[in-house]
Amino acid sequence: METLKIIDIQERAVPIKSSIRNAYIDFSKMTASAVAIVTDVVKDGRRVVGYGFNSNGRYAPSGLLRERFIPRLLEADAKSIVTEDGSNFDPFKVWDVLMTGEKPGGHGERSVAVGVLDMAIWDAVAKIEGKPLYQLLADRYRDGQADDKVFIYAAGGYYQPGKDLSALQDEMKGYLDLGYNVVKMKIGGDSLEEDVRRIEAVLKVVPSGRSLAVDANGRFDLETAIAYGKAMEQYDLFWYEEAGDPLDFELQAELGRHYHKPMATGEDIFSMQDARNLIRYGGMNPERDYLQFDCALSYGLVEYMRTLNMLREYGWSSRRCIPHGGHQMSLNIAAGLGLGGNESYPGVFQPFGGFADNHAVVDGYVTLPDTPGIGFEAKSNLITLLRSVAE
Ligand SMILES: O=C([O-])CC(=O)C(=O)O
Ligand SMILES: [Mg+2]
Repeated sequence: METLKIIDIQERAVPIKSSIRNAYIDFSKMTASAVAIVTDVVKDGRRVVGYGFNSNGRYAPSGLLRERFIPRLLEADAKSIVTEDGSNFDPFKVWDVLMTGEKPGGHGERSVAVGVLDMAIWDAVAKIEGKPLYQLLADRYRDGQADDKVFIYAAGGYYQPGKDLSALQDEMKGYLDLGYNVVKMKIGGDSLEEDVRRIEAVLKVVPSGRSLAVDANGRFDLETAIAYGKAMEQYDLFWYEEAGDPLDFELQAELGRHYHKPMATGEDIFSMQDARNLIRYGGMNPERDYLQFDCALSYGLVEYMRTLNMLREYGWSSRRCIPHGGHQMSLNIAAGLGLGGNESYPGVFQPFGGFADNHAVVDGYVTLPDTPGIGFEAKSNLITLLRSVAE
């Protein structure tokens, strides 16, 4: 059999800018890298192209991709990146090629560049097998048993010019009308008093505190994190997210001694090693808390599987993972590997946010299409953009 080959890789930085603001940044200049890995495989009369992109929050890593990671993959010997029998690409071998010459630690934003290419490789691998990625993952790692639906929550509630309490309430009511049971809003971008007013306004329009998560985007020092925790404990919220700096594990652990309700963090932790430090030193509770590692920012699914293995060793269930990023890649991982759910951005970060067309949210859950690959072809605004990158 002829060894299958990558014949081209294209990258483009795409704007996903908007007027929204969290406690740390505004999104007026936000971009994402979209990549297309063009293979020499033809399936059903169409060339197999794998697509990938990074989640919001980190800018397009175009320089890293163009100067280091794409050339490394294009220069690799074809046999070094395929399975034993040569019938498909091997994402683990691709990962080793990408990371050749890279020292451990630091991580920086190379983890984003690798995450983008890893997504595109998994898309191609599942297309070549002719299966949706969630089914491929379930077949390989879970005796074929994929979840038939995934819990998702609606993330929004940003600070925005001219947005008053009633606009915030209308936004949240809109998410409930779309079929979501849990919504998320930003905190930490205003005073504690004003944020309490915002939270109480939202609590008037959602069924209970368990229907609302809040996200501080790492803004608080310990004292402020505890003050917010004390003010919010009575609401019994779904979770209190990223209170302090994502790498300040002692802050997280100390906060857990004052705030006794569910907490979440991990979207800005970019490697298995850093995730392990959170688990070792962050005082997170495996019965109560949630982990939000996002493969598209943190070396891809190959690394995410290492993180899931690490979690198992430390007594954490994969069901405690609800990734950040609101993209179809993590949705496939959630269904295929049995995570607890996934983020969703019904209103922001288009066209990357959101899932397949014609798969409405029902009672807080969404189903996945049976399109081969990650399912981008079933999301019309996204596939239009991705195809334009390949051309
Ligand atoms: O505002 C952001 O950077 C996005 C975010 O934290 C989230 O979706 O949890
Ligand atoms: Mg967040």
